[in-house]
Amino acid sequence: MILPIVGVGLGLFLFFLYLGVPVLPMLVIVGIVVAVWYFSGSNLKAGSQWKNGSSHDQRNAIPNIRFTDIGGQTRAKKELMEALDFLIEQEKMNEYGIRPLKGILLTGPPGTGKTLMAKASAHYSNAVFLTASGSEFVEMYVGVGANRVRQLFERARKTAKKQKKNRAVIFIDEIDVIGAKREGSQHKEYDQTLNQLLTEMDGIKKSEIPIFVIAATNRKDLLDAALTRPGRFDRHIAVDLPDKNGRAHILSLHTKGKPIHEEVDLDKVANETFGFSGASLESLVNEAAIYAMRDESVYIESKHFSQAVDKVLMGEQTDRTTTLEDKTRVAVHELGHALIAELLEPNSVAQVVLTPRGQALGYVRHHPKNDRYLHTKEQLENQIMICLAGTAAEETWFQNRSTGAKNDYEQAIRLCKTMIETGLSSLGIIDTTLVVPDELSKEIAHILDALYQQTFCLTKKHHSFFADCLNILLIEERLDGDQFRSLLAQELAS
Ligand SMILES: Nc1ncnc2c1ncn2[C@@H]1O[C@H](COP(=O)(O)OP(=O)(O)OP(=O)(O)O)[C@@H](O)[C@H]1O
Ligand SMILES: [Zn+2]
Repeated sequence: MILPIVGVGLGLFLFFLYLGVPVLPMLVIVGIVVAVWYFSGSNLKAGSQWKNGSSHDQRNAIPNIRFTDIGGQTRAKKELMEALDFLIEQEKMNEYGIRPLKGILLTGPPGTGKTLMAKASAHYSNAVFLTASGSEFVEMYVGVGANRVRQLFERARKTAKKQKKNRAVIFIDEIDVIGAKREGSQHKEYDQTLNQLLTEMDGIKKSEIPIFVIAATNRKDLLDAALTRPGRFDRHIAVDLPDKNGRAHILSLHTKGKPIHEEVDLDKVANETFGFSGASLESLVNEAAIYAMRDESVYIESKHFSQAVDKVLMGEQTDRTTTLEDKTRVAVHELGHALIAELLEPNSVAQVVLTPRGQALGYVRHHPKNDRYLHTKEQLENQIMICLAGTAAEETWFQNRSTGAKNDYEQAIRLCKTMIETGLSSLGIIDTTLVVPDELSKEIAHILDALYQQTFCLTKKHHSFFADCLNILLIEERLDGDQFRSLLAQELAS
């Protein structure tokens, strides 16, 4: 990149010298010309991926990702394939006079497979694939972003012709960077870039190479209406976090070809990973394989998956050493959470762990029986009691509390707010924006006090149970859900 700049600068310098222009103005002119040329877009580093050359050809090749390589997302894949069928069967659409689809917007949290979907779309429709990110169009210099958009579409047409394909898919990730709503007098540059994108999309039907634009965002709420109105990105497909079946499917795809032990139950792993995205599941399988390698184990076993879930959820194990006193307190606190969880929601405890990980000194891992999207008042109250149970156990065992329950309280307060906002508190159905903060905090305190009393009574009743578990937990640093349940069954029978 630097050689052509020096070449151009030197050439201009000699040319002006020949014309007899004085040295100082000449240097200024040469500087400006070189700067404009450098930033004009056609020679930009970020833009170079759309220029000719082997690396870009590689990038524009038809991706080797199929819809069958994407786990879960059944509805999103179906909707996308239907839209692509429109693109493929253009003649049929013309017969019916159907307006061609130009753009699809994929929305959803990070790591759910939006990029994979775009790649699979190009494969499915046998189209060349070009990719760009919204942030690549943002430049300090007005006009550069718009120029890059123009080049991107031009490149798509040229590449399709060169590779003898009759269509192209352009994927623009982070579309919200250029397509966000304008407020006040925001930078003109963004407007020019967005306008250029809309102009190119409007011009798609005239071009002999159909171009299908797929954009992705995690923030659909930010997008300008100009972008989402009919004729632009008028099909919106939600690519959400996978449900349990989706997670099991993604796990099965990512474990293919890996030495998984036959006792590993991927359905169980799927059950324990509520809220994981496809990307976290991919990372989970990778971490499990690393644990197996560290153990010099021939197979990746259940325990490696278990350790990997902990790592993805809680962070890397830390070397923090704790005093026996602190360790005992953490053990009692976690046993409190586990006891109340198991009493209120049987079979929900997956593990009680006493190894420091991330910020936590110990933790209880729960597994939801089913993915839950709606909650009753009773379920929310149970959750709050489980949060408060750590403190209740400390009060029962040590007759005092520690500072270790900050996160528990934050979570309990969040749950109280949910109860209030959803009309499940004693305030009834209310508009929370109209309630004075004092009244809200009184209601939160009221819910917490009542539920704390109930939790405390339960932990006190099973006082002796802590002693049984403590001995094992302090030595083994880990109590499996089934082991915990059998100890609890003995306690309840006595
Ligand atoms: N549904 C899925 N099936 C299989 N693998 C998946 C799935 N979703 C995500 N992954 C894994 O996660 C990685 C990242 O996914 P991808 O880049 O498609 O997510 P994204 O939604 O585009 O994320 P972002 O919004 O952060 O750009 C993939 O390369 C793949 O390994
Ligand atoms: Zn706690």
